[in-house]
Amino acid sequence: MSTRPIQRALVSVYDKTGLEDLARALHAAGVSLVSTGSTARTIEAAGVPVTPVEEVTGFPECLDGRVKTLHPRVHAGILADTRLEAHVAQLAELGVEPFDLVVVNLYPFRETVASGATPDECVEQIDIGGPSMVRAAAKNHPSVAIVTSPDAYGDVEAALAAGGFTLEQRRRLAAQAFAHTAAYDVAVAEWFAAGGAGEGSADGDWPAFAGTALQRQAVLRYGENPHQGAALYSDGTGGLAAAEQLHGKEMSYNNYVDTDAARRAAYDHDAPAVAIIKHANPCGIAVGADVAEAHARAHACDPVSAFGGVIATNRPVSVAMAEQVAEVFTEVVVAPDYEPGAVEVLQGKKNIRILRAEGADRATREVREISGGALAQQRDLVDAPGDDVSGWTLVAGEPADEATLADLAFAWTAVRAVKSNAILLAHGGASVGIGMGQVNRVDSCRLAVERAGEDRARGSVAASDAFFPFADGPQILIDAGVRAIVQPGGSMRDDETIAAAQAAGVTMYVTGTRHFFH
Ligand SMILES: NC(=O)c1ncn([C@@H]2O[C@H](COP(=O)(O)O)[C@@H](O)[C@H]2O)c1NC=O
Repeated sequence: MSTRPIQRALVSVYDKTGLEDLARALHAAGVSLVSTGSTARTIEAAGVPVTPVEEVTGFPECLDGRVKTLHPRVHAGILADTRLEAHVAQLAELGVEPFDLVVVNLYPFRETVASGATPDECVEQIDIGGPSMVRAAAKNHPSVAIVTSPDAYGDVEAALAAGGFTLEQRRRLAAQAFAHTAAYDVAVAEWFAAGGAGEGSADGDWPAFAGTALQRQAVLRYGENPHQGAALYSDGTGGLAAAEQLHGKEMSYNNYVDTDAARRAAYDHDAPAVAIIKHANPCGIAVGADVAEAHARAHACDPVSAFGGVIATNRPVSVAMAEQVAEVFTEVVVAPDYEPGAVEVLQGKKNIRILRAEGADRATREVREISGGALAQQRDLVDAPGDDVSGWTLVAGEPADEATLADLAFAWTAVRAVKSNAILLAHGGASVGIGMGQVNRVDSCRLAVERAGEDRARGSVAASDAFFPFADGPQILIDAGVRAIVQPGGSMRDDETIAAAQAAGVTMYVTGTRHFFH
């Protein structure tokens, strides 16, 4: 595809990274430069000739920089469609020279807000002239190339060597430019809607406008099923979407869903913890003195289901843990890091995907799409009221001893990661039987007991993510030999449930908080 030569460039950048080299490269290629205030000064200091924008507009930069490039002599030069004779003729009549390249990056609005600046300071960092030039150049991509990030300066140099950008390249740059200004406007609009400027329409945590600016990270081979297309997007805040893959086949859609669930489960615990996930549900969660111990105990919960599982830990993977994992067919391992030698051990398994992803996701808001819109809620963080054992109420049996209380606390934390209706049996800081995703609680109790087996159910403790509507569920746990139960309480028939525990001499605590997870 043919290139369009670059003869004249408009450069106006807040972030001056790489500016001097870019200016030198443009000058060396015979490009004449027009530039704003401090951008022009930086270019000049680098020894490159530059025309101040005031010389083009015949108007001084004014109002503390609020007006610099907002002038027809600038915008006509950007917006003229040089494919049209009429536009070229009008420019000549008006004495306006066209631009072939616009290099702009915007005032750091998001960073200014994050710095805790005053509303006035934030407002001052809303770039007006910059987005106008970016949008104009992007619209006129048949004639103009638009560059919005120092990351793309290498592409400019390559284009100079090639005689200019091709139309396809200018189209791609235009798409990036519109994505850039769209994300910028989302940040500004959200800030206003949240009351950042001092008189927004915020209603508690819920601003009147919520925007999302997502960048595609990857096109995935397929979605939940092979006939569904799929892609991965990132909102730029890190987390799993920004994980570094150290080894293995491409991540699939289901791998991401399960890995997200695994991270949620592992990071709920303070001690070294491992969660093994299948189909977004845990088949083992455990804490330990180290990750190897936690993994061995999580795996022991349900070795049959752990085959082909996704494993997350909240600490770096040790060589000892890696050796254990390598013995079992595993789809994904995700961790904040890997101790020396651990990746090498895991790499021995050709198909395992090894991910390094920064720590816990501490976003306080989560959004789920529904038909025609979205639901937003505060995240169910592990420090909800009722998560601390000191707030629990003993409603049946003897007060738990220290070890039993620790097991109950572990079970109560771990059950949050299990899809409702959730019942989790635990012993010694490890799940031993999990009943998940059933449409009634009694079936979840049955499943948890069955998965644990007679020996492990006896003497274990149980957590229920929500109250027992009837005494039938807890009775199954009691009959299986569960010695203590923690549940939110609050059912109309709490007295029947409590009476069942009381009659069996089983300790029961209520937390007052439930942890549904759908
Ligand atoms: N008002 C204007 O006409 C205007 N024109 C360009 N800017 C911005 O001014 C910045 C560069 O200014 P300087 O070259 O003075 O550092 C860029 O981030 C650019 O987006 C403007 N500033 C804000 O709106």
